[in-house]
Amino acid sequence: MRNLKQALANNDTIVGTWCNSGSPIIAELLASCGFDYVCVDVEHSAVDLPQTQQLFQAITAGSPNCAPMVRLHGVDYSLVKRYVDAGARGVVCPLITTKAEAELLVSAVKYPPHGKRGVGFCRANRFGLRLAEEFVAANEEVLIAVQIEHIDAVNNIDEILSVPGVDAVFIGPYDLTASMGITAQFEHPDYLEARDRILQACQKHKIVAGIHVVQPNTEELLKRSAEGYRFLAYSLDITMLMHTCTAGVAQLRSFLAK
Ligand SMILES: C[C@H](O)CC(=O)C(=O)O
Repeated sequence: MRNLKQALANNDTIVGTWCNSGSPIIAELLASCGFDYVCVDVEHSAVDLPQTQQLFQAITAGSPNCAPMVRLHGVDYSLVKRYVDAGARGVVCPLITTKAEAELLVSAVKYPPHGKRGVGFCRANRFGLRLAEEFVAANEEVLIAVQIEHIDAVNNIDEILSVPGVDAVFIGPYDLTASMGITAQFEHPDYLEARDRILQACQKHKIVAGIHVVQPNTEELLKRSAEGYRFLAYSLDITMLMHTCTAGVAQLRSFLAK
């Protein structure tokens, strides 16, 4: 199984994509494309926990070198552990704006002594067969990313990144710009300044910086990589499909109209 934290510790850049469709076939396909991870989005989709578990199975079937991740609904102690139990090797938690929220997230994901995750027989520990190994491995291997997507979070970034156990930041460009009153204006100087502040704080706290380039634009993603982001997200399944279909239909229609 791909160990994302190990890859990041080795100074590698990891690149993945997101799955919002809830389709196991799409999840398996994405995993077989060579991504380091596929992140199932349960915040902005109709995908629930049993589906997520099946999507994780599909991701691993697609490639054992692709790690299953989840973008959680939020910091809910009783729910977070169920997604990790289902097999998430990384979590992205939306809308973290305070140190207390980051602490709660870490305590929900990690077993004692670093957190308060309960021990249960589940898919992550092979239904109890690997319980002891997983108890140790999970604390080491499960990547914990806080999503920084509100200007309040940018203002509290030093406190948030001082929380032990936070491995990475993941910028949500749409929500961050929305919180600043400049929704989706990705060249706006205020957004660029906020991004700089986040990147500088990551460098100061030795936390990996990540970002989502939502449209399937490899040039844009490579620019972020050159700036120092090492946890990259290339688009999402529904957006890639929409992008390809609308472009194809437009091209066909323009020829057919001639
Ligand atoms: C596609 C994701 O929802 C990205 C995100 O969270 C954002 O705010 O941007």
